[in-house]
Amino acid sequence: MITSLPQAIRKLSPRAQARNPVMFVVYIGAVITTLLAIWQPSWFAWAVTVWLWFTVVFANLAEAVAEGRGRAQADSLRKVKQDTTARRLDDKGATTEVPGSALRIGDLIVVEAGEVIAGDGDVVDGIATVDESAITGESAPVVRESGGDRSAVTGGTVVLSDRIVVKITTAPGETFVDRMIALVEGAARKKTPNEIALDILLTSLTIIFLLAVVAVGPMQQYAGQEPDPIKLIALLVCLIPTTIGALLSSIGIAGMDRLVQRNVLAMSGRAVEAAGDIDTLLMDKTGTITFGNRRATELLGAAGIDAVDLARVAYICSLADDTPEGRSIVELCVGDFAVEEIDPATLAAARAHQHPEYEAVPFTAETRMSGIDRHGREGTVEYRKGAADAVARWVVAGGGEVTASVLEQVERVSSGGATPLMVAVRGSVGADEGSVGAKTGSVGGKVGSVGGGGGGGGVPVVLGVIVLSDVVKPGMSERFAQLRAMGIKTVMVTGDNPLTAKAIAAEAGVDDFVAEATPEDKLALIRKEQSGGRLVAMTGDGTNDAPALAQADVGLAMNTGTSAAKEAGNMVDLDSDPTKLIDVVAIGKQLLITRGALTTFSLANDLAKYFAILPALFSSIYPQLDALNIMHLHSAQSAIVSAVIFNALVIVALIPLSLRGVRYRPAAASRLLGRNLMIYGIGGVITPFLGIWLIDLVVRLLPGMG
Ligand SMILES: Nc1ncnc2c1ncn2[C@@H]1O[C@H](COP(=O)(O)OP(=O)(O)OP(=O)(O)O)[C@@H](O)[C@H]1O
Ligand SMILES: [K+]
Ligand SMILES: [Mg+2]
Repeated sequence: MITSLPQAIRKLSPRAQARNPVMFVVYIGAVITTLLAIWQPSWFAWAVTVWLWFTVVFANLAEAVAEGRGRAQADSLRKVKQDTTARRLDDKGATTEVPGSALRIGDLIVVEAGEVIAGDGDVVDGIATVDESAITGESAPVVRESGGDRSAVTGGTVVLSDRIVVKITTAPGETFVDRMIALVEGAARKKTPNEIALDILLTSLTIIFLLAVVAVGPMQQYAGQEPDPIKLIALLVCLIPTTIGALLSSIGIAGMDRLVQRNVLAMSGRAVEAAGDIDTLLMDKTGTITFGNRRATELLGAAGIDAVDLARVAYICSLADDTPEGRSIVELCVGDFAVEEIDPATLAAARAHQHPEYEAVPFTAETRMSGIDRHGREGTVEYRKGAADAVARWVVAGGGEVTASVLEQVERVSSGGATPLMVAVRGSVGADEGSVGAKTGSVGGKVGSVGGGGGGGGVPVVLGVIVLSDVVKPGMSERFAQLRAMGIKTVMVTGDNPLTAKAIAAEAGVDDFVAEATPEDKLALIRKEQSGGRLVAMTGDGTNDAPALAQADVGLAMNTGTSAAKEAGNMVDLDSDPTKLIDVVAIGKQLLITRGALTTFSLANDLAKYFAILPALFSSIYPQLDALNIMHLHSAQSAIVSAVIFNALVIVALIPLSLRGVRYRPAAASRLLGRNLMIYGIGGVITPFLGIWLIDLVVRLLPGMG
């Protein structure tokens, strides 16, 4: 607190004060009593004046201490922000060195092992391990790769191995680290709707008390006593809700800060508050509940087709597929099934969508398929792989059929929690179609005989299933059980098939799941929940999760995800742990509870101050009022000074609580409310009686206290 004092004094400017109506009244009161004390000095006048200024400074101190906690962190982040040079890639493939600050959105930069990534962006080519410890504090390197949901990189982090091409997605000055700095410093802080509502309530109370105190003067005059403006100002300050007025902003800052300590960046205080009231949590599967490095592990040929034949087709399906899944299929086919690769020039051209023969059909979350259209001499052959239901629909639409044995394979793979990709081909794969054609000749023969297709078109044929495996992150079910105890329903929403979804849902211990969901479905599901008056949190990592993340009341994006997801959400978890929402919810609840508790305390305090000050003001006129002086305070002056001192000290005493927060344990909301009303309501009534009585014992020894 001592180190934050200079900052607290600096906040004494009228402009800074005017932002807080309750404390502004105290500030104006202090200015007036100062002038009065200079004009007609007395021990009493100066005692009140000095303590009014203390009150203002203590309120500033609360905010300064809260902000100070983020400042050290901001300093270390600034070191990450040092300007680095970048190697910008032009259309011809040449690189030029430019300062990081000259990078624009859309620029491509090359980063190799040992180099610092100069700006935020998405990996568009290559795979690398990256040291993100400067931002996350986690020393283990992370994998960042193009094509999938682990593509976002953050400026200031260091590439440890390999080479990546990064497409810049944010302008200099608006990067993730810039936003983090603004956030931890509290510079980006705006009042939340809840805070504004409470502010309005406090301001109304202040106005009511102001009118009441203004009315006291004439009442005294009527009774034949000259009103003392200093006493009236002291009365006003004691009655208005200074405690909560002083601590309100530090409670909010501390909440954000607690999230930062847990490696969660909340872009708005509103999201933190919403987290405290969440009813439903939606999560995607891959990369959120599972690790997300889904890899091809097995090939299951359909009846009459052996795995090697399937591998040749799976290879062609995937040669231009830049997703991690696609690359892992190529690796499996080449590594385990010795499929011969096509020549690098053809490969590069196909991937760049520039080869006349191999036309890439990229994966989309809508079609849930990908593949190649191969334009040969005998017409076009369509190679497809994808979610079993999507490919099956494609096959049936083309007049083909999906045999029961393939469906059985799909079911078996799914029930085990893995993802089956069905592989199918339409069109004749002749032996005379060049090198790859020759390799797939044997399959072609079967396709030809089964499908009977010659030339372009023909009937699609299913060749088998690729098994994609992924692993559920450890400890999920315990954490979801905790969420259940907090009264939050967890729902997994995935683009994967219902059987895989069911298996993973059971393993992870979520309450419910929705499978085969498109991005629109995810968005619609959130809207539906919200229309029922429920607050919804969503965690996700993919570009296909972005609309849902934006719509959710709390959108927690995984740091490993794509830039689109991180942009869309209102929180980012640097540890990419979806169960972090438990902490986020607890912090949100704690914030709301703390604010409620201190408001209760602040208002309950008033009662004791009435008993201290009103007799002091009127007992010389109405001696009967002395019966109210139940604390047996020494004199009118000492009673007033003691009340003002108590009013100021209680702010300081509560700063630690406002920063730490009232403890939150999962329990029914009504029980919590009842308990807190007891503690802070009754405590708020009793404490000032004791406090003022004790302070008066000392104050009565001061000069000028009658
Ligand atoms: N490269 C790919 N080529 C073809 N099909 C794919 C590819 N990647 C995924 N799929 C299929 O598309 C489905 C949907 O994938 P997507 O990544 O969009 O899922 P999602 O909606 O993000 O859900 P989750 O991340 O929870 O799995 C996958 O379950 C899989 O069957
Ligand atoms: K007060
Ligand atoms: Mg996903």
